[in-house]
Amino acid sequence: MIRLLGVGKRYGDAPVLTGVDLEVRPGSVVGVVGTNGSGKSTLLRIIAGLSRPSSGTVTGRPRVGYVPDRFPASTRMSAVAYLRHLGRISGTSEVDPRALLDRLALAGGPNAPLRHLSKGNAQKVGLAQALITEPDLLVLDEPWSGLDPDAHEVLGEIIAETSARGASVVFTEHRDERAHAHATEVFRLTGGVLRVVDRAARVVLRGSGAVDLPGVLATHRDGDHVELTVAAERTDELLLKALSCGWSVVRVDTPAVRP
Ligand SMILES: Nc1ncnc2c1ncn2[C@@H]1O[C@H](COP(=O)(O)OP(=O)(O)OP(=O)(O)O)[C@@H](O)[C@H]1O
Repeated sequence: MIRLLGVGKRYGDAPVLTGVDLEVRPGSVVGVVGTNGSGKSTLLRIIAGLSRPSSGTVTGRPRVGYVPDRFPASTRMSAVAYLRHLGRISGTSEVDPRALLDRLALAGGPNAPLRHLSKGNAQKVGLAQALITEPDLLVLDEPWSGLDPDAHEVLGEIIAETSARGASVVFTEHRDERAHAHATEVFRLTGGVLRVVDRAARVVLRGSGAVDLPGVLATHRDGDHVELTVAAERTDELLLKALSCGWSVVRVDTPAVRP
């Protein structure tokens, strides 16, 4: 559907992406995690066809629905009029914009002028404008940011439905746990390249208090023991932090290295 090979991007002399290889297959949901400034938005703009790579190739021309990290809702048009307009010009006006906005529970209703919307409500319209075109590839830049918990749930459903109809999703996210909850494949963008994050280690700790440790994908408590599923490449970081926070390490099971 879309394939990136050796994609690099520099702004002036500063390289942001140095050699990204990625194949997004139909029905897949790709999560990209990474620290601030690691280049996630840059990568998504290239995937969405809004920015050209400085090197490497991008093949495939899916119909893209793109939600930027901050949707610029600056028009005087109402949300519903704006979406109808987009549906008409993209030739996909069979999607009902009112139903979409109702599902996302847009505060102020579908007739609210876009430029009066709060950040979260503008994000909802941003999501709706990407869906109205029935994209083959949905590109979402930190889509959970700014949304209320009900909208979080709807967003999860929308991602699953998009994948179920054979389209693909690429999203960025800061929290590993959330990325793993929604993606079929998770990658970390680091040093300008993507690395697969699909292996998990199991760590059992003894102690009490909140588990505020890096790389945790899932937590299970049993008395004073807590069993953690941890992104394998972050196990050392987690153990160091756990010990410094007063936890005792009971057991560590690291995944077998695949050939
Ligand atoms: N148009 C631009 N011109 C110059 N530098 C840019 C431009 N866009 C992004 N950058 C720089 O590229 C780097 C990567 O930015 P990008 O927004 O892609 O990172 P990110 O991983 O999405 O960050 P965050 O998690 O904070 O959203 C940053 O150093 C940023 O300052």
